[in-house]
Order: sequence, then structure tokens, then C-alpha cells
Amino acid sequence: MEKIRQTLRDSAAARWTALAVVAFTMLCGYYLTDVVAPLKGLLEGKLGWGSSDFGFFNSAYGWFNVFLGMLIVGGIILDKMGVRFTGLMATIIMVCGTIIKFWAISTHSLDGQVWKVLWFEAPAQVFIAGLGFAIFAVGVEVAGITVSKIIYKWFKGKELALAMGLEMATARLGTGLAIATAVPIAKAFGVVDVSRPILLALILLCIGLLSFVMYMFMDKKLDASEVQKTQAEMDEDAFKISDIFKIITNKGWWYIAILCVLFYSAVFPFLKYATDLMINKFGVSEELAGTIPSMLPFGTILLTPFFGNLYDRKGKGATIMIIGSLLIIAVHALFSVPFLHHWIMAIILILVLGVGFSLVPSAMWPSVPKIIPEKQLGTAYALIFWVQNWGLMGVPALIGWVLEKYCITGQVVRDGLTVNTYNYTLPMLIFTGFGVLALIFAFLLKIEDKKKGYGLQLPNIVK
Ligand SMILES: N[C@@H](Cc1c[nH]cn1)C(=O)NCC(=O)O
Repeated sequence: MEKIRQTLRDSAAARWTALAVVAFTMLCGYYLTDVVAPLKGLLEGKLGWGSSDFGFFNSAYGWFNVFLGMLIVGGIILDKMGVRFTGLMATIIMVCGTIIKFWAISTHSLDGQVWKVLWFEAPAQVFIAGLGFAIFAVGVEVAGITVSKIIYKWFKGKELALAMGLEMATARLGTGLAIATAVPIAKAFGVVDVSRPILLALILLCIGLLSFVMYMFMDKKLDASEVQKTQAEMDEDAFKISDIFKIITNKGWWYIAILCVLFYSAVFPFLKYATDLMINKFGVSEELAGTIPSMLPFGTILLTPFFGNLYDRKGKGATIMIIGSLLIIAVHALFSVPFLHHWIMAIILILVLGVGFSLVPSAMWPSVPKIIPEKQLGTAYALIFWVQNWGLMGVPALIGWVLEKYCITGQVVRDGLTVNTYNYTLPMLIFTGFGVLALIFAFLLKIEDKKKGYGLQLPNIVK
């Protein structure tokens, strides 16, 4: 009988270690992604950033990813050059973008300057900080797709959804820590300094870069342990530009991509404003306001791998995405009800949102390899992230604009700084709308799965 060849991925210790190392890099990236969000009030009081400046800055996340197609370029590079080269480039880009962002927020040399670029007018500081954030975002998004491919490489036919869930859980620890610690760090030592949390994020990212370099050695070892492909097999597997056409003509892929942009538009942009919502609607103090939204990512840390494991073993991926979308709608609709303003209600809703935010991603990302072949996977993930980035770019800007135009209710003095107060009913109704549309696409995906037999309702583990 032929002996089954063992590779490094057959060693549980090796594959879980590889996962831990790359997940840590993502944690560092997610920390920086969200560290500025809880500082909205301090940025307004200390640096004079209005709600639309804040929204404009947050929209920078998608500037290069969307308009320059950097995510698509990153996906093609990933499929052509492999995970080691692409991941290293992505982490270096994250560090470079953060250096620019830190400089913009800590310097006084831009004070008093207002720039107009195309239709946008904002303080020079907002533009430069946005530029840094936009560069960082190219890095973190390409790192994200690279890590998805790395996980597939190590876990295909094994605990794929659990591994993806654990990676997301670790990354979200970064989001939770960012939301919970940004204001206390900015206010530490009795002097308010909004650049301090960004400096910490920069240090973390440098450690994340070292962590990825460590992974590169593991990846080399994995490749060496696998059966070497023949030239003909490599030519057959090589990514071709025509593969993009194959991906974008796949209806199932489109349903996942649209569900992704709608679902994430109801969550990540919400998190940017969640601290401010706690202060304005639920009357929580500025110091504690980040604690409640930070329960969202912390809650997902256990649940995302839990639902991933469930999907691995029992299947029902499409149904999981439908239930997750339903929860998101319920939570945002209840957040929009004006008389529900007790902080306990806020905690309950955030916890339920955490369940929804665990359900959809735990099933969505491991479902992509069921629809798209492995050689196109990097590009397929990149294209989904590209569609998603329209939402991550547009929705924060939209909410900032809506707040400033329709929702200002007055002004208060907090810690000696005069800031606006806001009514969040309209923004929360907008988030509810995204949830409703996401639900429709989750149903369409389930129908398409039934037609095409992708196996989204089947377990991932091959016995
Ligand atoms: N494309 C990323 C977006 C993101 C937001 N913050 C950091 N990255 C993504 O969707 N990642 C998957 C996830 O569920 O976190």
C-alpha cells in the first residue's frame, strides 16, 4: 500500500504556531486601524477636527485601495509572487503609513493651514494624517488577504473555519484593545496628547513586522516539506489575468462580495462612531465610553472560533450568515429608538451585535474557497476586500456628513474643551438599512448555493 506522505502542515503544532504568528501581525494592524476612533471628541476639542473632518479622515482607509485599485494589485501580486514576498511588503507598508500618520498628528507645523483638494476642504493635518492612514490601509488589507491564503495553505481539509475564526478573534483583540485604551493613553500623565496612542500602535506594528519575518522561515520549511510540482503543473496553476474575468462572472462570488460590503458597512464604520454614540445617547463619561463598544470585539474573540468550529463540523454556512444579518438589523434598529437610552441597554445591544459580528465572518471567509479555486484565491479575496473597501471608505464619510448636517443638538464643555452634541437616530437608521440589504444578499447566496451545489451548507472537515 502506498504510504501517505507527511508534510509540515500535518503537524498540528506547526500549523497552529504558524497561525499564532501571523495572527499576531494582524492584531497589531487592527490596533492601528481603530485606535483613532475613540479619540473623536478629543480630536474635536484639541485639534479642531469637526465630524466631517473625522469622517473624511476615516474614509482615507479606502482612498488607495479603492481608487488606485491597490487591493487588486496586491491580490495579483499575492497569486504571482506568493505569501512571503507579499506579506513582507504589506507589513512594511503598514509601518510606513503609520509613521506619516503619527507625524501629522504630533506636529505643529501644519497648524492653521486649510487645504482644498478636488471637492474636499479640510485642515492640512487631516489630509496628511489621512494620507498616512490610506497608505497603512493598503498594507493592512493586503496583509489580510495574504493571511487568509496562508491559513488556507496550512489548514485546507482540516480545521479551516476554526483557524480563520481564531485569526479574526486575535485580530479583533487588537480592535478591542484600541477602543478600550486609546482615550486613557491619550489622557495619561495629566497631559492630553492624541498622538500617544498612535505612537504605541507604531511600536506594536514594528513587532508585528518582526513576527511576520519569523513566519517567513516557517513558510519556507512548509514549501520544502511538500511534494515539488512539475513545471507543467506550475504552468497550469499559475495565475492568469483572465482568471479575474472568471471570478467576476461568478454569481456566487458577487453575492458574497455584496453581502460583505453591506454587512461590514454596518459594523466597522459603526465602531468608529460607537464611542461617541455612548457619550451622546447613553450619557457615558468620556473615560468609560470606549469600554462598552470594546466589548464587541472582545465578545467575538470566543464566538468567532466557536461558530467557525461549528461550520467546520456541521456545515450550514449560508444559514449562519442569514442569522448573523438578522441580529445586526435588530441591534441597529433598537439603537435608533430614542427612548432606549439606558447604558445597560447599550451593553446588551453591543453584546448581541458581537454575536452577529461573529456569525457572518466565521462562515463568510471560509466559504470563498468553496466557490473559487485555490490558484485564484488571493485575487478573489482581494476583489472582495476591494468591494468591501467602498463601504469602509464611503460609510464613515457619509455618517460624519449626516451628523454634522442633520444631527447637531447643541454644545457642551468637556474637560475644558467645547464640543458639539449629536442625536444618533438617523445614523443608526442608516446602519439598520445596511443590515436589511445584507440579509437580502445572504438569502440570495443560499439560493445560489442550492442551485450550483457549492457545498456552503456542508462541513469543511474532510473525513
Ligand atoms: N478587509 C478587512 C477590513 C478590516 C477592518 N479592520 C481591519 N481590517 C476585513 O474585513 N477583515 C476581516 C474581519 O472580519 O476582520
